[in-house]
Amino acid sequence: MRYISTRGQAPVLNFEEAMLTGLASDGGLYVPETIPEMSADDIAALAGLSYEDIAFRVMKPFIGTTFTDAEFRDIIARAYSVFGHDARAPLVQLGANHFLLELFHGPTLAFKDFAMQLIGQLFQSALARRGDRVTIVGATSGDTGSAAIEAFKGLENVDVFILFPHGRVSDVQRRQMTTPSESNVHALAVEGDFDDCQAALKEMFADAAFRDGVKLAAVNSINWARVLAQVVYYFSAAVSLGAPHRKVSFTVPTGNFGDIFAGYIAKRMGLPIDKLVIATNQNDILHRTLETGAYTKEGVTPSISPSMDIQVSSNFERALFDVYDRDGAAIAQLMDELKSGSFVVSQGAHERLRETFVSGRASEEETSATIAAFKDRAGEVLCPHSAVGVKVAEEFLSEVPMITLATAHPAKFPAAVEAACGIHPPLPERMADLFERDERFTVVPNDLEGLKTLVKERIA
Ligand SMILES: Cc1ncc(COP(=O)(O)O)c(C=O)c1O
Ligand SMILES: N[C@@H](CCOP(=O)(O)O)C(=O)O
Repeated sequence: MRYISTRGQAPVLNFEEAMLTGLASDGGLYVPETIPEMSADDIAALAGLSYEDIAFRVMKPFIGTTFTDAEFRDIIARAYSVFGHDARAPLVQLGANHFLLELFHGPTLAFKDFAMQLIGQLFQSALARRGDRVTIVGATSGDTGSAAIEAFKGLENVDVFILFPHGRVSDVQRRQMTTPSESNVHALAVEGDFDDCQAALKEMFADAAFRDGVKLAAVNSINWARVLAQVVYYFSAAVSLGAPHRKVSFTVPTGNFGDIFAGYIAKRMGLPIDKLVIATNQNDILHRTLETGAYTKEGVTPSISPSMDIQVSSNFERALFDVYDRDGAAIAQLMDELKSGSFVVSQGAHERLRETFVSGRASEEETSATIAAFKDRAGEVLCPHSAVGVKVAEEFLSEVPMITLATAHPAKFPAAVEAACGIHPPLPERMADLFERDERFTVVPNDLEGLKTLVKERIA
């Protein structure tokens, strides 16, 4: 399996190289050259298998010969052994034909653990074999950072720097990032928003001397391996509701577009997905783009679903690449225009986007009302991100089963949840002392050169 850049100018890589490289040298994102397909029989054969077995069968064609079957099975087993639910990603029924896919049973209580625990193991195996080390820099609006720190803390051949927007993540999210004491963990509170953090990360990759000097690696969903790991739960959920014999739809609370892009890949692989619904909060750039064809930045407004407070939605580039018939030059041109604040997708590309995705938006009031309503109606305490998904999903309910992704545990956002429904969701026992642990982080200005200097000094 070969991986190509969405901007067409970077070297073609194999899986291991694409994983360790992260962002392509032309600023694009790596995608598989071809998407492997699973037949209806292949999909039917997943019924009744463990999450780990489904993960092996779904991901194996993308990995090529990077790991032997035994190594890859072992990596998957280690990754998911730390999850707090035997099913890993259980489905619960919310209402007639509406299901919730609980993706928050991993160690940091968000869907990020599915991919991060896996790539932690993949990195370890690949780096040990190469006798190499890397410096991971990640940008987070709260959940990627804690999941990355959990997966990479204490590893000898990795330093992990996490840039998070100062004052714009929940207290639980911040403490998950700032209380680990391992010396290879560096939590940096940037005076800016998530888009500033992600832009700094991409600029670091664009500086070849810095990138090569520190052996920069990415664990955001710009890394293809992140997206790949997230494809698996679309299969496990759909099969448990009758796929391939029955279609299902998914609604995905969306920010950086990694999670829903994983659903799109599942569909391209042959999973019978009817609708893929993009659910945004008030930072609704993706919903507006689907409606109008114009991708226009308007600045981020902090919300009660802070992990989705994003305007520059990184993985949307991967979707654009496909609807522009994989024309790297056209994508490079759009991304260049975005530097001035907006671009307009061509009519053909817009139509193709609308054939693949539908979208909706939940206001702050609607999000809170949804948390309150579902606590009463279904006895399910939703986190605000999942509530955005549930609210939007309700607009698209039909005779086809709808699966809404519950992307985080409500205990990560207790203030918003309590304000909405009166319940203060407790943290699981294993992190009950989170608020007694010492915090360790550095507040840094939103200044690229300063950040690069800090990274170099810390790893020296
Ligand atoms: C809890 C939660 N929900 C939803 C999202 C949005 O996911 P994505 O960025 O893959 O679109 C995020 C951030 O990624 C998140 O942390
Ligand atoms: N919501 C995310 C933002 C980064 O997304 P990623 O999937 O690209 O890592 C977060 O929690 O950090």
